[in-house]
Amino acid sequence: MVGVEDLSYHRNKNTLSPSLFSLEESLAELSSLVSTAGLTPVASLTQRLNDPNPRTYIGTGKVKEIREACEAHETCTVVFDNELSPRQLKHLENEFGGRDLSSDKPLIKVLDRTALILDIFAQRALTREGQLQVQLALQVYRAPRLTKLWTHLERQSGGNGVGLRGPGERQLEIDKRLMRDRITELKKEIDAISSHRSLHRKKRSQLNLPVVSIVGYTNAGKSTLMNLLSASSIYADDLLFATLDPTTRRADLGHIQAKALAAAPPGTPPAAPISEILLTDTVGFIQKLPTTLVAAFRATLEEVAESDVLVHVIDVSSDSWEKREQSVLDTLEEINAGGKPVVRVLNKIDAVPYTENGNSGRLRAEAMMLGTGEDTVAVSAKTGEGAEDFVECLRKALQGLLKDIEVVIPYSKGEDVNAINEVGVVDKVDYRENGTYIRGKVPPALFNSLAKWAVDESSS
Ligand SMILES: Nc1nc2c(ncn2[C@@H]2O[C@H](COP(=O)(O)OP(=O)(O)OP(=O)(O)O)[C@@H](O)[C@H]2O)c(=O)[nH]1
Ligand SMILES: [Mg+2]
Repeated sequence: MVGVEDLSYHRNKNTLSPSLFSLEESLAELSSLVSTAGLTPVASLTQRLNDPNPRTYIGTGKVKEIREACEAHETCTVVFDNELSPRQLKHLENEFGGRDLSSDKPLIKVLDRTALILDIFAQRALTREGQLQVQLALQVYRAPRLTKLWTHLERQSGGNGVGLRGPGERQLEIDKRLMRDRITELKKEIDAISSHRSLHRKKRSQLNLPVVSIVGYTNAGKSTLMNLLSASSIYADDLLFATLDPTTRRADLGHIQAKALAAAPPGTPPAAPISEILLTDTVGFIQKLPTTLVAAFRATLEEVAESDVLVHVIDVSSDSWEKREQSVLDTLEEINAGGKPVVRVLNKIDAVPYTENGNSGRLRAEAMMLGTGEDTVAVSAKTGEGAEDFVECLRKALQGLLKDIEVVIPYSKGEDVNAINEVGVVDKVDYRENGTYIRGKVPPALFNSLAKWAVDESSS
């Protein structure tokens, strides 16, 4: 594994921004990615560069060092934590191990970070849509890399005069067209599945339940939290990108609230009941993931975009948790989901190391929350600790979304009255000649469907 810090941004601040993460943090993450992809990391090398070499990205001394490390470890793959141009990939492969004479395949394969992530995605995608999305992401990744692959033929053609197209150029055009066709085809197929899903969502919205999506950095514990809250059994594992396809479950959090009430000191007034919710588990985010690839995960993006509240799960047992949190917030911003109400969940408090003065993980997480406001809770999705606090925090966030209504609902539309009772808060009820008068608060979706019965008696 090779990590390179490009220091040229110090000279040219406008063109490149430094990464949030240190070289070492980023390499540690690359090591997890490598393991997740099924490879065994054997060595890691770093370089801080003032001027990346256009041919090999790293300096010639480092190239030699890596070649020697490959020989010593009998390695067959070198993974770069940075994005490399196709030309750099090819030169590096030639430098490290050369090519097999019969197949022309490199003896030592060089991958960059994005290619590695795509490889993991390809291994993990289980649904048809997930697989199509990965293929689309692969094409999007390859498209700009196509141009340079045929330049060696270009040079052979000799002369670049008008009308004298070299074989390289022709082949490039054919390849570009094939790729465009494939991208169009994939998008069409994904569109078809997506419109099916949007129909499904429409049906779902008739339930008038608040929609909550669990988002966060990869491996933060999103699926584990989902399983805890909805008593489901989604695949959760100590892998990056264990989840690729979003899953939605109807979750009744009332039982967690009831548990809190039973444990509370006598005389504690019961909290207002939390309604049932629709809870979605989504694909995790990671730093340095090009937005074009994030965009390929449309199912996740659509779910996030249509949520009323986001639950942001943060693994506080990681030393990089703050940077990861920032990286997720940046990604949410990029996909235009930045303005939604967020419940911050500081997860894995059971795994936070004991601090020197003997405080438990729970205390440390609480200390981290000082001054962060009401929207943050500390939990362990694994042990269930803090689940009640989480439910209370989510209830408050959902309550903040409720809109005031004042309606008279005809007696023939009893289902609308039931809907208000189920998911809203009722302040006043009156039985009138023309129907049931209700004043109260309801979630935005129900508010819209009740608009036709609205009356305004606030002035009287
Ligand atoms: N100790 C501890 N481990 C946890 C906790 N929550 C989750 N984990 C572990 O962390 C790992 C990742 O959990 P997941 O729920 O798969 O994480 P995720 O955010 O869904 O990950 P991706 O789908 O890969 O993005 C698993 O090994 C979990 O058992 C927790 O509260 N405490
Ligand atoms: Mg998951």
